[in-house]
Amino acid sequence: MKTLRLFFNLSRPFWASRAGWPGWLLLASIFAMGVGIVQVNVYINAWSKTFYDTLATFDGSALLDLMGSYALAIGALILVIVSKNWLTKALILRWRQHLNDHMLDRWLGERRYYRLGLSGEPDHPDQRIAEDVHLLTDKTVGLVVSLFINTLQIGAFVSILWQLSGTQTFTLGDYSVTLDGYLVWAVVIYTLIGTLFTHWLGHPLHDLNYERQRSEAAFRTDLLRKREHAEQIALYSGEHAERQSLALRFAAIADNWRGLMRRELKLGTFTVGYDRISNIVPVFIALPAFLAKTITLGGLMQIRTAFGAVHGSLSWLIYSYRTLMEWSATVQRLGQFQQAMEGLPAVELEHGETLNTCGLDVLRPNGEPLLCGLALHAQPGEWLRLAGASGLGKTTLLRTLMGLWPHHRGSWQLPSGRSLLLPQKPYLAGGRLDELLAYPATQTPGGLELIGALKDVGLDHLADQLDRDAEWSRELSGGEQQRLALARALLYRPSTLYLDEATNQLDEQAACQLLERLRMRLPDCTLIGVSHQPAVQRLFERSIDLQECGAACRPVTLELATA
Ligand SMILES: Nc1ncnc2c1ncn2[C@@H]1O[C@H](COP(=O)(O)OP(=O)(O)OP(=O)(O)O)[C@@H](O)[C@H]1O
Repeated sequence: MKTLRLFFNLSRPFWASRAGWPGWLLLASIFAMGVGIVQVNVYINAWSKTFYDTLATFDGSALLDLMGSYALAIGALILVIVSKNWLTKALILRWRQHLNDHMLDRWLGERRYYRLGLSGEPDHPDQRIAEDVHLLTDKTVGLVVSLFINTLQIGAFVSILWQLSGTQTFTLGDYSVTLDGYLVWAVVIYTLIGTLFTHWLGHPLHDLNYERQRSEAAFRTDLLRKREHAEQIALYSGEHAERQSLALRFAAIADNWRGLMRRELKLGTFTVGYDRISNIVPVFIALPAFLAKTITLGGLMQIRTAFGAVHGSLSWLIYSYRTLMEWSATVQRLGQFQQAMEGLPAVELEHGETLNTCGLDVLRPNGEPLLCGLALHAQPGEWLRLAGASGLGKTTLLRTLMGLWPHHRGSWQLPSGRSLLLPQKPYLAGGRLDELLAYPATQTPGGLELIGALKDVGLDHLADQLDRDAEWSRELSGGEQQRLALARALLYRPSTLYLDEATNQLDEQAACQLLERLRMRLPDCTLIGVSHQPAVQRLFERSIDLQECGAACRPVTLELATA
């Protein structure tokens, strides 16, 4: 029930929207192909009776005609199956595209990608978006289409099987029972027993599949992290420690795989045997009627195919069990992700003339207070420095003002317009230098503006490399990266700029020159900064020591223990 509820929540955005109409159309066409497949199967079933009866009469020319009509039927079957598969793939792509967009909009909207990470849940959003969205759409469409065709097939072949069964009387000692459609009852009971056994043997597959997706994602993320921090690892010569952590991650995958193997062995032993026996069971059941000469060889063969068709369709659950377990694990992972995103409260930042905080408390994630009753005020264009001991909460306060840190009480107001925070280590994705400079704007400014910004921050030597695609975070020194981040601020022109030790890799003289240039280029920008560089500190018009103003909830002193 819970899985179905999660599934409906995940499906609604596509199937209940205007974008879903082409999807419904595709689904209807796939169902129409399904009807075609069942009709050809019914035809082949009737054909098999005629064929085997003609075989018994050794009528060569009639057999040749029958083979011709069989070839036509198979040709039609190929056509409808291929069209159904093509339409199915088109539907999967359409739904996946929509769900992918929906998930990305949600995840990137209101900075959920960051805020979700703060609460530590749910794990591996990358895997949920990249893989689970694909699995969900692919498996759902596959299961729904096969369920539809199998249901049709049951409807078509049950009536054939019922007619073929006729009325039979069974005697057991003194008792005798007369049954209509005994073959139908036999196939229902036979399949029901098979289904119950399958569920009993296979239900642990749900948890194993959930864990498989999680452990595979953990291994992949760990590998990616090594690549991202390759230089730091190389500097530490940390290969052995890294190898060990990867070995542990892979051991979890192998453990889970062994669990899956054991479970699938049990399930497979049953389903493979059950599948094989099912081919011959209808012949055994109808044998007394054949021996009593109440049915012909053709009739026996027709019973076998009709019984096989009804049994095959009724066994949909048995043969789809593994897929269903993978599907339910996928629904659970994606559904949890969607719920977690929807559960985050909306971020509404208040904007006004000036920057003000009123009785603002900043808390740790566990609710413990970090800064209490903070009352800050900054005029438009004012430069305000936040001071205080390391670990006091300066960075966390900046995150709070930006609307990133959810653990706070009280209110604040920001100057209207855009805000930008430059941390110590700028984010430089790989790509063209001009796009990197324009970040976070998506429109790249003209070449002259970009070159002007590069000159302002002393990166003139990069002016002829604007269109070069490279791993800039590896090529540029720490100081150059900080210069590039300041160039970004010049181009982005925020009305509030937060600098969190954003020049600490530059010498003080260069840092001061750059900040002076920033003040000249962005005279109306309110700047809230944290810096441990004395020369830089002097550039600020006002400093607030968070400890001295009584905002620190508890004094922070980090002392080295005496030897
Ligand atoms: N994501 C987080 N989860 C839990 N605790 C956190 C998180 N981020 C920061 N903290 C804690 O909040 C406290 C304040 O950290 P913060 O980085 O704001 O200090 P700071 O004053 O900027 O220090 P520094 O001057 O050394 O950069 C620290 O004890 C830190 O461990």
